[in-house]
Amino acid sequence: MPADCLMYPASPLPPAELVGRLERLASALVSDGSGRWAGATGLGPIAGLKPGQVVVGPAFTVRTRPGDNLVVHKAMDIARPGEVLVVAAGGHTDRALLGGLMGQYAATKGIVALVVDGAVRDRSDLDRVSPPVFATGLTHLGPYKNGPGELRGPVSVGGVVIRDGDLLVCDEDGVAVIPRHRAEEITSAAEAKFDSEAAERRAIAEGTWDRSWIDAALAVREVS
Ligand SMILES: O=C([O-])CC(=O)C(=O)O
Ligand SMILES: [Mg+2]
Repeated sequence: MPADCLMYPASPLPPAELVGRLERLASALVSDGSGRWAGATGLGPIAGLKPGQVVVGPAFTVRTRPGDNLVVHKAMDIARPGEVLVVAAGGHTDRALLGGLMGQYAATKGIVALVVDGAVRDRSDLDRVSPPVFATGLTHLGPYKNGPGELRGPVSVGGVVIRDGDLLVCDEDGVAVIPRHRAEEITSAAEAKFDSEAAERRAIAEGTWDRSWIDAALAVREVS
């Protein structure tokens, strides 16, 4: 008997202009712009990310049984160009959920990144042919393909809830998540942080960076 797979409606795609603004930023700025707790922790770039590259796109959420990638295959078949495939698998790293073949296929579908709360394999192939991959680990052990799973429902990845259509900002520091309904507000705050950091960099170079707040916040007591 076929395995169960619930599928919720696809979310509207974000305006290209918003995606472009976020691509000029970084996951750390987005994190700061949303109160420093927007990140999916424990996921790092594993393959395919170029130095300095920032990948942005709306989440296509996938929930799968740990160690099984049947619904991940289904998601790749129906993903829309520009989406980031987000695979929630409970952070288990005992079996890889995708590898080089699936990475190559994802690239042909226009998927811009693969975010896996679990392990992947075929790292060198992924590096060559896949959109950037963010995951919690690597293992040579391959997945089962039995299901079940869920598509476009809410998922928990690295300690945060990600809903289908939320915006992900993925770079060398990891994966930041912007809830869809707060996209404009958080993007503007991240842009403001970009500008204030530029001013701070100038001050550092000129030797005028304000350090007074440290002694105001700290009582140093010398001991011998
Ligand atoms: O066998 C699988 O499903 C995963 C894999 O290694 C690949 O995509 O190359
Ligand atoms: Mg493989």
